[in-house]
Amino acid sequence: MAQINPSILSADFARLAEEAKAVEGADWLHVDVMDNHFVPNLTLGVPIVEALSKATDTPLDCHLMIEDADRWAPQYVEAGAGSVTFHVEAAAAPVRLAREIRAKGARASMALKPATPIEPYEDLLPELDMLLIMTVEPGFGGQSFLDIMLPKIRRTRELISKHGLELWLQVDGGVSATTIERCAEAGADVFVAGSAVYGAGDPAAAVRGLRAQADAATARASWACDH
Ligand SMILES: O=C(CO)[C@@H](O)[C@H](O)COP(=O)(O)O
Ligand SMILES: [Fe+2]
Repeated sequence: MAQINPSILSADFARLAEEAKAVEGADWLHVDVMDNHFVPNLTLGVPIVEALSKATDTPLDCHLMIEDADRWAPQYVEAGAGSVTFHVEAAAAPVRLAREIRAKGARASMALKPATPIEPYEDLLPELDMLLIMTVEPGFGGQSFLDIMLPKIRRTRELISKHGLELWLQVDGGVSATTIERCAEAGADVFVAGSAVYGAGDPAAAVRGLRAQADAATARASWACDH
């Protein structure tokens, strides 16, 4: 079944605990950490992740858009994240970092910006629990989906199948009712949605609607047949 991860970036930051509870029923809560260096925006850090992990039963999917990921990512596991995504562009030693995240008890995930190809990282895939393909330039919510990323999603799904991996394939950026089916058909199975969830009148219903669309599209997709 498709997983839907609402992005708290599109929520009201003055009411984070309530906004987290508004999407209980979602698979994970996506938490965008930005440092104003790796991306031109600043959001939140370890203390807020720690507070959020106590405020909701939904596991936290922390997306770190920060420099020096090797140094900081392990602290997000300690703060209570169930999954920690670092950007390969910001990690000096991605294999060592993925192993450290797993050893500390979280799922290890690696993200690729739109201009970063998947092919150089094929041999790293067994070290990961999830790969995140950015479908916007990281930094802000509410941007338009880059459909030029669909071939990369397809190629990554082929690599996952070729190696027989259990790796989850996440997409993040501009995922909505109009784009989620294309992502699912291309091979994504974890979908981050910020504005499409928190911009809806009923965020929990938006999660259910997106999941139903993704499941229907996956059922039509050829990649899912050999699953
Ligand atoms: O990581 C990011 C942006 O850098 C995302 O997680 C956004 O928060 C997604 O927001 P929408 O594009 O779905 O509004
Ligand atoms: Fe994100």
